[in-house]
Amino acid sequence: MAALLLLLLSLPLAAVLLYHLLFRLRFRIPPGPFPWPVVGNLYHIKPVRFRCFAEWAQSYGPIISVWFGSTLNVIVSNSELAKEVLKEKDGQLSDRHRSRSAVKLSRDGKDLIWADYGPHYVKVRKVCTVVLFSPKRLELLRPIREDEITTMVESIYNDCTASGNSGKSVVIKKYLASMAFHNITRLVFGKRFVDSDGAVDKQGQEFKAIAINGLRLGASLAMAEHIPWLRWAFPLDEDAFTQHGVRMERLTRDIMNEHTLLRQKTGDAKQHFFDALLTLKDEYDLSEDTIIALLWDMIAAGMDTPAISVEWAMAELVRNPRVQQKVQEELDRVIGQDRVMTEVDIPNLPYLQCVVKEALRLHPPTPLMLPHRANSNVKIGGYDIPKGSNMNVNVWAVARDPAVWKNPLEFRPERFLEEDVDIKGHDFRLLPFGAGRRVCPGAQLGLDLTTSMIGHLLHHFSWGPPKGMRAEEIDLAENPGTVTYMKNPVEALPVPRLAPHLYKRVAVDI
Ligand code: HEM
Repeated sequence: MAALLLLLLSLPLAAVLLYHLLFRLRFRIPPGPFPWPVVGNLYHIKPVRFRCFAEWAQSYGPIISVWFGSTLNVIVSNSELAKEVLKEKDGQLSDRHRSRSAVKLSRDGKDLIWADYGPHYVKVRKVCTVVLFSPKRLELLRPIREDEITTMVESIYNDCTASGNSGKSVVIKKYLASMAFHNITRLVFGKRFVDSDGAVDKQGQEFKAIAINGLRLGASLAMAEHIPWLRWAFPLDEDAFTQHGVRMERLTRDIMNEHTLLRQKTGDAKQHFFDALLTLKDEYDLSEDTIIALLWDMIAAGMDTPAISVEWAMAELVRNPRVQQKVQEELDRVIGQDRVMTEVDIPNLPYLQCVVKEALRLHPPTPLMLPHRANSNVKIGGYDIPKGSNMNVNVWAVARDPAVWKNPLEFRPERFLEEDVDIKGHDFRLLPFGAGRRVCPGAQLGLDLTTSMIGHLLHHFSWGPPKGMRAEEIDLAENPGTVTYMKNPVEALPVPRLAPHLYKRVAVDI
């Protein structure tokens, strides 16, 4: 009896081993740490994945295999391989892997982020490029960004000049998060979710709750996802996903009805994404499901990324007073001390632009980008990448590679004055926005926002470390996750440097 039981138990294990043996004989996959049956390398991976993969690349080379359960993930870590993945073999590597939660949250790829490369993707991507992120629309929406950035500056000023607060440091993230929330909701929905007291109103609170719940659901079951035949033991909480979908749809439809009523009353459409998509619904044959999914994609991908980039940049600027002072000298020379900056000034602020590039080089908010999936067998770096494998570019490691960057760990924006390096996907040494077919469609908006926020923060204030701390003690550790927040949000001491009347919000109602 015992022997029979043993035989029955060993059969699945033998099947797994045989499958792996045949797989290895058929494909010459990239090297990597030894994978255990069933779990693969899941238990070897350290929480901050891009650092762990970069360490492994030191031992196994710039292209490695990492098994998440039974799914093969290939990670490349140098600029030549990044170019092969994102340019030369882009056509075979532009699908997405959708976990069960991503299937639910994206209505099975009816959006942009989770859609495979195909007719639907091409259509919605065109809507993004031609309609949502056209230079004309970004310019028409500029006043919203400037309103929200000046609101942030006013709020920091009020806090640091309030009685009893002199010499007290602030947590920069608090102001950035508020700016990011109001900016994205106005850009996407055309609404500032505040009540008459200036607090976030009921709809805004519902919006925030949905965004947080989406993140929670997206992260759920992450481990079980990688071992398909074990999924029966970890069923999806279908009710939670259904409820989440209902809440998203209810909030979006309420706002949709408000827009329709307003358009009927005033006769004209506004510039924000919601009205733009509603106006072009028929021309581009967009279903309501797709419109709703696209709007929430923009929020998921575009709310925090610029704010995170600014937080990392500010941490580096507090650690590097020389660089901070040099930006301020440029701001004073170009803008002076009698007015506030606007995005129109950015082309005249080359050093500020270098600071943004340097911050995104050292601290890309999505260090492994989003994983791509192979739609057919493909060769990268001479190795086989079987159809269905996931492909990551470790843009964090590429941007710190001593083979292509001099003193890569040094925060030295001047490197970009010495050599003008493109940051939007044309130079494979610097890829914070990715490159190729799936390059970030919001890259220009992200850059405008990041540059403008840093410019305002440095023009209006000098930033030092909190009392009792030395600049070099500012902690640059990362939090684990697809999007890399600072582990310890940076605290700094702001000292106003302009006349008090320049700290007022520049409000617009569009
Ligand atoms: C500093 C700011 C930003 C950075 C560093 C950034 C970076 C990225 C990266 C690395 C990707 C993945 C590319 C790939 O899979 O190959 C991505 C995708 C995406 N980003 Fe951004 N992003 C930023 C801001 C924004 C903003 C402001 C928006 C919109 C409001 C946005 C919308 C998107 C969307 C919709 C995608 C999915 C594209 C696709 O799957 O085809 N991003 N972004």
